[in-house]
Amino acid sequence: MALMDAIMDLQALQAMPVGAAIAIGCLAVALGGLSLWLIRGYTNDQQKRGSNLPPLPEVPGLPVIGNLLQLKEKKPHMTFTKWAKTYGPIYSIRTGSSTVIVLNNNEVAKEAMVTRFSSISTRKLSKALKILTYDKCMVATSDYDDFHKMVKRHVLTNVLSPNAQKRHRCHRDTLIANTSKGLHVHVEEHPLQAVNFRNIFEPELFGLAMKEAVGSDVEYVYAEELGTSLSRHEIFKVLVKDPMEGAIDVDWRDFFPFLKWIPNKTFEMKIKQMDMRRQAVMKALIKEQSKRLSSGEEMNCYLDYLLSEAKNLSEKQMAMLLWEVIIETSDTTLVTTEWAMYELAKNPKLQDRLYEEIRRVCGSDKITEEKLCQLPYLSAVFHETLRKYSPVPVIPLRYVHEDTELGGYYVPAGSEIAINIYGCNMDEKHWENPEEWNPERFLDETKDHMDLHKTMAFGGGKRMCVGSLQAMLISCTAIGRVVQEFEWRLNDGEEENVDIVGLTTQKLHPMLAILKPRN
Ligand code: HEM
Repeated sequence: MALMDAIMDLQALQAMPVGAAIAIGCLAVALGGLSLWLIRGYTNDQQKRGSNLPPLPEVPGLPVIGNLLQLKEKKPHMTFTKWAKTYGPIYSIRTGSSTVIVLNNNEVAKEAMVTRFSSISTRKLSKALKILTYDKCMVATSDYDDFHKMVKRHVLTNVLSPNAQKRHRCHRDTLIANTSKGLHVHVEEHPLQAVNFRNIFEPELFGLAMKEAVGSDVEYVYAEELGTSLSRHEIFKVLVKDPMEGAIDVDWRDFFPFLKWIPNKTFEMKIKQMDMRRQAVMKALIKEQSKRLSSGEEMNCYLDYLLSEAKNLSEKQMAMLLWEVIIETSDTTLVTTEWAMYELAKNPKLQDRLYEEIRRVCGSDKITEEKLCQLPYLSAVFHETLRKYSPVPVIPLRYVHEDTELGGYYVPAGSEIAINIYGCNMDEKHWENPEEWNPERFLDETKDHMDLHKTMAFGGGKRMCVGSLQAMLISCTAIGRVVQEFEWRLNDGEEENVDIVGLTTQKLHPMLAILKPRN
């Protein structure tokens, strides 16, 4: 997801040193011919090796830079979806010297994620992501190898499997109770003022992430390597905000590996600084929390589990795995819940329908996770939000390591694959009026409404999201509880604020809504 967003960041191209720009300018002219020759070569090669398969449709681009300029907006998923209308559900583009094959409907996406997975199971990371993931040292960014299988088992056993989620239930209940309390305090103190839902929900999600990962929601930590203490807010910035921004930073050399001899010090310094600060804070947290654990304090957390069950991991690997839980818990669930509340506040009739369902099932009791299976409309709200806003719009690039085929086309080894989940979820052949937010489309009585495979939002196959259960439990209970307790109406002018920003589809401007407590 990061690299494809990063592709758009032509700021990086603009921020290029003058000497490098001139060098590239000259090279561009010189390589123009070479590039055309290479494209022709690639097409011929494709036809030669996969002689009985047609060549992939190509989106026309410029010599050398290929389609980079056409992707300058930071929303590649939308450009990809637009191109699918002309070039079909599968086509190839060029980002500098790489060929990327873009998949835009469920059939080809599933083929890549399931049927042809064994040929497409490695990751292609940008320079920024290589540094920030400590070279694929995370469940989500590792290749499908023994390390991946081991660390996935760890995170499932202690944090994300249904049993592990039962053990972390008390933290989710606290999150929901505190979110509700925060909204009540706001309404009592400023009844006429719009509430910024994100300001209340985001710190609660981060608190839950910290409890799951290191055992408690730390208020501050002394980071020896930085020579300073950091408040909770600063810890959040170093562990979540900064890396989320860094992940979409682009080094122009990602697109032109043959120019890697040209230095790009500003970029490298920035990302390395980010990594250094994150490692320093993780190290400090691990030290502090390990002391509490060894003094006999009971903490059901991933750190405790890794210290006793994963002794073969280095200190840095352990820090990365703990950090992974923190960053993954803190972002996508917020994105989904905030967009759901935006749509409900915008559509009073649909909000009323949800409220009536909750009232019928829960009566005057507060909604709990046990009730979710009796609330099909709430589930439909969750799935429709995932469909329309696809929090991970493009799956992190995969790499084709042996010749294969997709959608009836020959796909040579060395290609990169971008699975455009947003495109799949906006496919007019699959979804009627896809631009419309309409939970009713998921209310088919004959289908299991807890089924998490309804949209492509969590990916599919062997790399499907392992955090989907946690995301669903938190997001659905939070939406249910805040609708049960308040009537939501969008603040004036808010309807137009639909821009997104970042690696995931985070709302650019936090949602502002006026709340009226229900009886
Ligand atoms: C609405 C919320 C979420 C969405 C939409 C989402 C989406 C995704 C997607 C699309 C993938 C597949 C990537 C691929 O195929 O390469 C993925 C993988 C993953 N997600 Fe999520 N995710 C969400 C929440 C979470 C949470 C809360 C966690 C953990 C706390 C999490 C942990 C992971 C991990 C570890 C993987 C990698 C699985 C693997 O590679 O085997 N996700 N997620």
